[in-house]
Amino acid sequence: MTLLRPFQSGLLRQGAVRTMGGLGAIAKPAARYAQTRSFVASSVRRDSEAQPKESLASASEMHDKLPVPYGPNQLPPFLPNPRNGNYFTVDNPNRVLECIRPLAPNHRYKGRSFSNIWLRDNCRCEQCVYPPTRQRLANTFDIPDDIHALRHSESVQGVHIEWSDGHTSFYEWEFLRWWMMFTSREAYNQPPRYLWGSEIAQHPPTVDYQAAMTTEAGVAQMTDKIVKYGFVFVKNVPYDNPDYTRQLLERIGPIRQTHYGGFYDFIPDMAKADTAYTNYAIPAHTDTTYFSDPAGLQSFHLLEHKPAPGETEAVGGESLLVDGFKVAELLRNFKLDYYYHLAKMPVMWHCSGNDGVTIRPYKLFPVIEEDKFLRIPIRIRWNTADRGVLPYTSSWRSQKDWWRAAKKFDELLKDPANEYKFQLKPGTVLIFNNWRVLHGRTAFTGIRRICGGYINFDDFMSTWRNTNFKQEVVLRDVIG
Ligand SMILES: C[N+](C)(C)CCCC[C@H](N)C(=O)O
Ligand SMILES: O=C(O)CCC(=O)C(=O)O
Repeated sequence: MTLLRPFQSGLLRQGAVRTMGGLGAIAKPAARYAQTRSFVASSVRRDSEAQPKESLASASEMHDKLPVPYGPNQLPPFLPNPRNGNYFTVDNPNRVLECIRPLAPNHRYKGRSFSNIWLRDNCRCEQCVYPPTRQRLANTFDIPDDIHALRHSESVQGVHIEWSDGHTSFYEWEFLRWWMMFTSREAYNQPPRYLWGSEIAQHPPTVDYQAAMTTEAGVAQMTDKIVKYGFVFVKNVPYDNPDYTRQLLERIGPIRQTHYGGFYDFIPDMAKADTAYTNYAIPAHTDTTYFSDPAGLQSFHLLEHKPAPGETEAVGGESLLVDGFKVAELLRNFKLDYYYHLAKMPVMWHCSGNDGVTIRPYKLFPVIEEDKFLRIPIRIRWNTADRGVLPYTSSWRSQKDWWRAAKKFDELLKDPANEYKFQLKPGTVLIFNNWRVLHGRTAFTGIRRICGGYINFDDFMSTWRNTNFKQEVVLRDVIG
């Protein structure tokens, strides 16, 4: 079990941000990230050491034993506490030099300056931001070009500034400190991920239907397991009526409409021009690779698998899941070039089988899309059936390089050590992150009826945030 926990981690308990033994140097991003990962890793070891000595807990058991939930936007461990010796100065009318100097006054990191316009535009007072909707009321473009601070004062909570346009603003230290160090919130709010291979079969992440339908904690757990493992099984779902499945999915977010409809309920009858509507085997793939914004979540609830008329048996249709992030990491470890061929080469994807429907994304997308700062995969696109023509780049070498890398990726996807095979059963709904987890099935006989739906990734992540974290933390993550 690879525990890949980037910057933000549940091990930095809520409100107990630990610095890294005084102050780590404010290093370059990559080094900072490596430094932080080592910090987090050591924390992981520390916490696991704190756990009673047991056999290696399975993913889901480990999940349940992990400390209190992490909070997105939890301040990085190496930032000093703003309540000790930090100060803010206005150095000249053209710039507000904000100095949250580390505790060591001679530390080489001397703070950062923000432009007055940026700071004034980010005023969050009730005149500038309408509280009921959190939308900006102030007109950014009314801010005078020569806006500057006339006076300012510090408090334990933050800094008050009187502006030359007569407006007064207040900025919390947390806000200033974060934007002193970072260029974005999301770069540091990648939730932790537990990469898995076939061993996940021992303890696949599961939640109970009743809890998911009746409590916010149930939705929190359901979405949190999808965030961490890329999928979850919801047990004990009634299957006499597909509507129970639809209602379960709508606990996470609205079901996405596509050319397949909204909530889908399908059998192998070629109702739509896609191999899913046949009884053919389908290798591991992600769905809707041809959308600029592929479906975020996908779900399957097998309602029935019965012999076709005149037949006596209904066999096959075994399901398959593969952790695309795990395989991307294996590819990178195998040959870094291969990883980057799949992360760099733009690829065409299409959906063209249905009359009047010819879908392609607004631009070509690579197989592996990664976060530019953290250098971790954010989305996998992989469907060899729906891949279009590789762009013909000037160097023929890149064509063959991409093909070699893709062939190795395909081999890794099909390595039994990376495959989780299981039989879908009525009463258990599978919900998975289609940006990470690939799915497939073996061929089958008979009539196999499955229902489910797609959910947009952003709707899913909104529900995950709002059911797992306090509102002020979520708001800081999104608008802070
Ligand atoms: C049946 N259901 C609606 C789930 C999808 C069927 C088609 C899926 C296909 N691999 C694609 O990506 O378009
Ligand atoms: O029938 C299945 O188990 C999966 C079908 C499939 O791959 C899909 O709908 O995308």
